[in-house]
Amino acid sequence: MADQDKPSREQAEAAVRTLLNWAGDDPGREGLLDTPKRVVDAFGDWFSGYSDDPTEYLKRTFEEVEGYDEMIVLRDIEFESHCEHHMAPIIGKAHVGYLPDGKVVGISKLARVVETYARRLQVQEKLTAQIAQVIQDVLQPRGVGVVIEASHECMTTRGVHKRGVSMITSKMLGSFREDARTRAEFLQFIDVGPGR
Ligand SMILES: Nc1nc2c(ncn2[C@@H]2O[C@H](COP(=O)(O)OP(=O)(O)OP(=O)(O)O)[C@@H](O)[C@H]2O)c(=O)[nH]1
Ligand SMILES: [Zn+2]
Repeated sequence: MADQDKPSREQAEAAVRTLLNWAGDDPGREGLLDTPKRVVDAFGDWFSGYSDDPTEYLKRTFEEVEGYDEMIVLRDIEFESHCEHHMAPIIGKAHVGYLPDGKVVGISKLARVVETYARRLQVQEKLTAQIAQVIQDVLQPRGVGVVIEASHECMTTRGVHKRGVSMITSKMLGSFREDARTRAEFLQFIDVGPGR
């Protein structure tokens, strides 16, 4: 969205008052007076990923790694996101692996990439694919794998009300997609599932 189309803070707070009213409460009562301000602040936090460019995190790389060319995996990257259908939380973990081609990136940057895309409205498939694709495009490794396991509060606290359900998605690119051994090594490293 272009900046000039962005609603003002006052408009955003007024929208929250409308929703409070619609829910059946009185936005003028004392306990709710500051709620629109808090909700807009919370939106600023949950959706800060729109003003962040994930490619920036991956541009600083290191080449002095003694020719290290084996798989690098960051597993159990916890994240909170929101589904684009209901704006309900998606809470889970991402596992990211890649096979470097000369360049490696600081590991915190992989977690920052996850954070940036998570702090936007998402569907899990898109979140998974976006993380894998930006790593492939910017770092240009021999391959990338991303696996995400998450629970969707739009399924647990409303709608079908199914607790304890996890959704697992994966996106494999390059050698992770083409070479069964690479894929198997990655899946073994991250050891997804409740048993571990
Ligand atoms: N594939 C996928 N589906 C999602 C994700 N997040 C939410 N959904 C689903 O998106 C669907 C939206 O379906 P709709 O029928 O349009 O919405 P709804 O009437 O609120 O559906 P219910 O949740 O079944 O009550 C639901 O089945 C959600 O469970 C996601 O990340 N990936
Ligand atoms: Zn949803």
